Amino acid sequence: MSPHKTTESSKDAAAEYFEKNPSPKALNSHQALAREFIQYHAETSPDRRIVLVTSGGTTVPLENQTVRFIDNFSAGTRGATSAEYFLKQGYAVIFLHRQFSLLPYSRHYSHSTNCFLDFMDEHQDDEGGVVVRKEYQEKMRRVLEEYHYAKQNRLLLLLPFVTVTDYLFELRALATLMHPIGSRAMFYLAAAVSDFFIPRERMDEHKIQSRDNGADGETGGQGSGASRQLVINLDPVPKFLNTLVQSWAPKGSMIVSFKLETNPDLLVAKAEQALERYHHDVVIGNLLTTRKWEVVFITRDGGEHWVRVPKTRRSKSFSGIEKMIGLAERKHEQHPIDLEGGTVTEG
Ligand SMILES: CC(C)(COP(=O)(O)O)[C@@H](O)C(=O)NCCC(=O)N[C@@H](CSSC[C@H](N)C(=O)O)C(=O)O
Repeated sequence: MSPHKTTESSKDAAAEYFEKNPSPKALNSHQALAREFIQYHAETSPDRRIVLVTSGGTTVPLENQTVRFIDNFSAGTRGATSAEYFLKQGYAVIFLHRQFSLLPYSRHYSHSTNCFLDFMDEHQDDEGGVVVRKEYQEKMRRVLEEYHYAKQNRLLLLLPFVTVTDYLFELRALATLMHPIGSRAMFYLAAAVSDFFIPRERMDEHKIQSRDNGADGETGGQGSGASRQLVINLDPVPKFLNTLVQSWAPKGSMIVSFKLETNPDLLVAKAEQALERYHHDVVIGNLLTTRKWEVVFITRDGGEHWVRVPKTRRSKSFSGIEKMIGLAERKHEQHPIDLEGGTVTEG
């Protein structure tokens, strides 16, 4: 199919998707926050680059009054860690993230892996204060300092999504709001976006019953009460990346998407296919099992550059791959193609 035809058909599919699905309740307030955020930086630091980082997995509800949903894998580590790196590099960050997924800074002390309560003691003086244990104070101070700096300078805007429909409406709205930024805008699409969904007209209103007990209100009669199979019929989500590149995103903006695979034999080819299909700037390919210590950059000049964390640094605590991605990104941006193959050494 010729690119032109693909573009038209994916534009039509995207337009139809937005017509048939309701926009998220929070969209207007998010647009107001983003407009104000972009305006603030345009007035106070007109040269500052603004990056939209997407992070976390989107859901596909099975019922309109959602009890069950299909989720896409993502803890939000990639997006949250990369956002911290962008902030360190002087970007302003709009962080479009799955509700309750990891966030920049607080990810270091998330409720599940590194509960902050484990680093504190009640103070032994009569004030009954609480203190951070000595061995954790230095790191926590550094994180707190960066967090406060980002907040005080209004460099980080946190906007949550839940469903794939929320995500697509938000992405379109934010990309459009970023138009005045032009080539200072960047898109870093680390969110794990659903490829399939249930169209609204085919979605059950109420919780799907697990037994055929006639309780669906339609038949009224007594069902057999036997447990039943659930057959789900999903449609493909419109390929929005094309529409983002062709119309939503500001001309000259840098667009980086991630390609997630589990089969190493498919990764590079699928990432190359995405770049050929969508004509954006870079696809960063990663495998589910090795995503924390290796990624591959697929660039428009046909380059395939692996960025790997040295084996000695692959401990659980090392979160440097995103810093190395940022370094490689910067190198590629400033001097396209000079991403020498092999490991990018950490700066
Ligand atoms: C999700 C992870 C693996 C990070 O994991 P955590 O650190 O645990 O958060 C991220 O690195 C990633 O690959 N993100 C992208 C995953 C993804 O869904 N990519 C899509 C492309 S972007 S969605 C684009 C849409 N399908 C279209 O074609 O328009 C794909 O692989 O197909």
